[in-house]
Amino acid sequence: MGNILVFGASGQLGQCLAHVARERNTPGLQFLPEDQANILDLAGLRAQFARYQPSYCINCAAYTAVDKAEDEVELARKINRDGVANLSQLCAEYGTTLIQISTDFVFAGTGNQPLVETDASAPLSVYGLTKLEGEQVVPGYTSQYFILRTSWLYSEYANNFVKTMLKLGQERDELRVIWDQVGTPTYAIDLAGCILTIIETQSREFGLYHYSNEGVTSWYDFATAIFELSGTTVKTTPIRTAEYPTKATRPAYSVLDKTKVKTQLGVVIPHWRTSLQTCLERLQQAVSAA
Ligand SMILES: NC(=O)C1=CN([C@@H]2O[C@H](COP(=O)(O)OP(=O)(O)OC[C@H]3O[C@@H](n4cnc5c(N)ncnc54)[C@H](OP(=O)(O)O)[C@@H]3O)[C@@H](O)[C@H]2O)C=CC1
Ligand SMILES: Cc1cn([C@H]2C[C@H](O)[C@@H](COP(=O)(O)OP(=O)(O)O[C@H]3O[C@@H](C)C(=O)[C@@H](O)[C@H]3O)O2)c(=O)[nH]c1=O
Repeated sequence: MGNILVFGASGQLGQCLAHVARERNTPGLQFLPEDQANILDLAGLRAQFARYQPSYCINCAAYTAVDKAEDEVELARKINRDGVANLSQLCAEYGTTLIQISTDFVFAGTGNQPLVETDASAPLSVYGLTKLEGEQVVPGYTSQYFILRTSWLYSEYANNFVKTMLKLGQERDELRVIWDQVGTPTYAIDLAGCILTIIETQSREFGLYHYSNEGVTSWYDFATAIFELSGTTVKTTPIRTAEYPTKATRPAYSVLDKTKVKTQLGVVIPHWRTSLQTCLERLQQAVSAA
C-alpha cells in the first residue's frame, strides 16, 4: 500500500485514524510532527512528499472554529482552501491519491430531505464557505481524490459536543440545547474506519461522497441520549436556534444521504446511537483506568 501521509494528525480525526490503524494493524501511516506538516508551507510539504513518495495523503487538517471563523476569514480561507490547494498540487506531482474531509456546513440546510452529493451547496458561514472552496480547488489539480463530507464529529479525542455535554452535565443544573437543528452525529472512529477501508480496498471510485452515521437527530435529542447512555442526571431543555445566539449561522437541516458511499465503496455504517454507546463506554473505561 506504500506510505500514507496524514496531515492534522493531532486533531480529533487524526487521532482517531491512529487509533483505528493500530487496531487494524494498517501499515504505512506517517503521522508527521506538526512543525514538518504545516499545510500552508508548500516547500516543506514538497520535502515530505519527496521523502515518503506517498500513495495516499489524508488531510485531517482544517480551521474548525465555526464561530471564530466569522472574524478570522483570511486565516480560515488560507487553511481550508489554500492548504488543500497545496496538498492537491503535490498529490498531482507525486501520483498520490488525496483523501480530503469536508462538512455538512457547505449546505444551507433549508430543505427536509437527506442531502445527496449533487445537491446545491450554499454555505451560511465562513467556515462552510471556506470548506466548500477547499472542495472546489481539488479537481483543478487532480482527478485522483476522495472528498468525504461528514457531520457532527465526536469521539473520545480532542474537543467535541459529546465531551462538552458530559462536562457541562457535571457542572450545571440545567442545560438548554437547540432542537430545531437536525442532522446526524458521526463517530470519528467510524469515519477513520471508512477512510482506511478506501485505502485497503485500493478503490479507484474517485469523487465526492457523504459519510455520517445512520439515523437522524437534533442537537437536543443527541444531548438527551448522551445523558441517558452515560447515566448523567441533568435537566435538559429544548430551545430554538434563536434562543441560542451564535456568531455563525448553522444549517437547520443537514442530514447526509449515504447511499453513494455504501453502494460504490461497500462501506457498512453503524447507527449513531450504537456508536455513541461505544464512545461513551470507551470514555468511561478511560476514566476507570486513570
Ligand atoms: N469536528 C466536526 O464536527 C467536523 C469536522 N469536519 C471536518 O473533519 C476534518 C477533521 O476535523 P477534526 O479532527 O474534528 O478537527 P480538529 O480541529 O480537531 O483538528 C484539525 C487539526 O488541524 C490542525 N491544523 C490547523 N491548521 C493547520 C495547518 N496549517 N497545517 C497543519 N495542521 C493544521 C489543527 O492544529 P491546531 O489545533 O494546532 O490548530 C488540528 O490539529 C476537518 O476537515 C473538518 O473540517 C467535518 C464535519 C464535522
Ligand atoms: C454547548 C451548547 C451547544 N448548543 C448548540 C450550538 C450548536 O448549534 C450545536 C453544536 O455546537 P458545537 O459548538 O458543539 O458544534 P459546531 O461547531 O456547531 O459543530 C460543527 O462543527 C463543524 C466543524 C462541522 O463541520 C459541523 O458538522 C458541526 O459538527 O449545539 C446548544 O444548543 N447548547 C449548548 O449548551
